[in-house]
Amino acid sequence: MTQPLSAFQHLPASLFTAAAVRELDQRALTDEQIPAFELMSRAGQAAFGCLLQRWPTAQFLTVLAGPGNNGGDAYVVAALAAIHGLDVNFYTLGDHGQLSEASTRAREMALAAGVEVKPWAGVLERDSDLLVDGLLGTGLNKAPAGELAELIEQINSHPAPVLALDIPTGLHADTGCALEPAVRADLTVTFVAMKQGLLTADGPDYCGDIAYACLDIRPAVLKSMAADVERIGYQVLAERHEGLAARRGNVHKGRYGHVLVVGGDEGMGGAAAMACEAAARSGSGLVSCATRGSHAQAILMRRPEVMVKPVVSGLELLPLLERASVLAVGPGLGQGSWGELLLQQVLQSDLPVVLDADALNLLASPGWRQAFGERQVIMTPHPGEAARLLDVDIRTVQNDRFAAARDLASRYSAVVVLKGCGSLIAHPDGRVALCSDGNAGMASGGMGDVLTGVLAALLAQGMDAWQAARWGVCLHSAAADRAAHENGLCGLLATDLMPWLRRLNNYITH
Ligand SMILES: NC(=O)C1=CN([C@@H]2O[C@H](COP(=O)(O)OP(=O)(O)OC[C@H]3O[C@@H](n4cnc5c(N)ncnc54)[C@H](O)[C@@H]3O)[C@@H](O)[C@H]2O)[C@@H](O)CC1
Ligand SMILES: Nc1ncnc2c1ncn2[C@@H]1O[C@H](COP(=O)(O)OP(=O)(O)O)[C@@H](O)[C@H]1O
Ligand SMILES: [K+]
Repeated sequence: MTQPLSAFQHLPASLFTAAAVRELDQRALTDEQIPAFELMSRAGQAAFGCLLQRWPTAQFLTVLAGPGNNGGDAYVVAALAAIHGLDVNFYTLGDHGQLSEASTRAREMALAAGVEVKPWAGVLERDSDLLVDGLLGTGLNKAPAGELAELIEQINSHPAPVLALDIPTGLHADTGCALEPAVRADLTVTFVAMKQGLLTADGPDYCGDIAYACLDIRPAVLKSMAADVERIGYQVLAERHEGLAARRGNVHKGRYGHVLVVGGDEGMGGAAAMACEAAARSGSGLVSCATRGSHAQAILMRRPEVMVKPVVSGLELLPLLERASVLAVGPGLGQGSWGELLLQQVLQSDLPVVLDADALNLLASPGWRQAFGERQVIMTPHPGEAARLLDVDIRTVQNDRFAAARDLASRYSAVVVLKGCGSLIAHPDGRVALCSDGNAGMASGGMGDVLTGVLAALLAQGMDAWQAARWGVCLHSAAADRAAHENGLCGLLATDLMPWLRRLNNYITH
């Protein structure tokens, strides 16, 4: 079963690019007077400690070392393993005649421990208990090719588990893109600081479990650099009470806002229905739905609390807009003239709004583009919608999700949630948060409609767009993790999240 991302909740909140981690290494060297070889030794020790803990019975190791400092870490691991009495096959790839000073010392350490260092000759023996990937780390600058690619293919088809040092070879530390072929690890021990690419896009699939080793660098040094990205999750935000404030006794429904869901063209009524139910379950005082008349009865049957208004034109929306406090526009809206007319009215209002699905597809069309200025706006594109909004292909979005999210937030002057594995939340001022909760069971129809309803309800209860997006994305992902916990990822339905949304929004975690 794919690892639910919430398994990463113990990891630090600060995420960095590879360049920032190099700068931190440098500060450890200059401010802390930790020599490069000392840092490398600590990296090797941390990794070997994790190895013993995770695979205590492993006896035959194959350790693979590239020509950079990642290879240096591998020499240290091999030396410690040999000293510990394990059998080590050690293979080098690339030119080890030009090693850095630290890696040269690590190599000497391995040789002194009796490790036999051999260039890889094209075959990986099948009898190893464990493979250690020290081929490339944060220095990866192109997709692996030639004998490196061949070795990676052999690692991935080998029956033994894989421990990756710092980052699996081939995974890009900044973007989380696997530059294929890339090593698929079972455990990645990452050093000094968390790289932002470990937790989004391909990152979680290629890293397996992640252990973080700060290498005893003082927290003051680590804090001396602003994080590029903040990792968030339900537990972190709940501990900081970033969710809803407790309700007072003497209140009435008007205090908690009125969400108007606009969507549900012919054949897509369920999308609007799910957004409505999610808004109601996330605490909106009132929920209305402007939709096609053909869906009214079905939505009422499912949720009689929702005020369903059949609309055939944008003008019929006007009185509804007057009564609403927040809009959720897009689920099942379609891209026909009905959806266009409704969206035009919505864009003329200045109510806080969540824009999703076909509202985003329409906004991407020529003549519709606009920046929202002061209005509280959350846009929730999946990578396909983001690609249309940016007028690029989906691969370009996924090749650098951080850049795409930042670009959209700045272009539209809106808070943007770029959905998918490791959802990103971008503020127009450049801040980005990454939600490390969520799971692959969420790749099923309707999940985004539920998120739209959640976010609208949080806006209706007084959060601003940035607060609502942070809490809402974590709430939605954690609800999916809870819902998937008992019966697994496959077959998870969007409506399965409803009871969990309510519980977790009320801080009931059991
Ligand atoms: N003080 C430090 O800098 C520390 C660094 N550490 C380790 O050092 C690593 C970074 O070391 P480096 O900067 O030497 O980088 P790497 O060890 O990742 O290797 C970079 C080398 O590989 C080559 N290369 C990159 N992509 C390639 C490709 N696709 N095919 C073939 N060759 C390729 C580069 O040209 C360069 O020569 C970290 O990931 C971490 O494992 C740790 O020892 C902790 C301390
Ligand atoms: N592999 C995944 N890991 C984590 N979250 C995911 C994954 N796939 C989808 N999700 C989440 O599920 C939701 C899907 O939204 P969307 O694609 O708009 O679905 P729909 O259009 O069917 O409603 C988003 O919140 C997204 O982040
Ligand atoms: K590696």
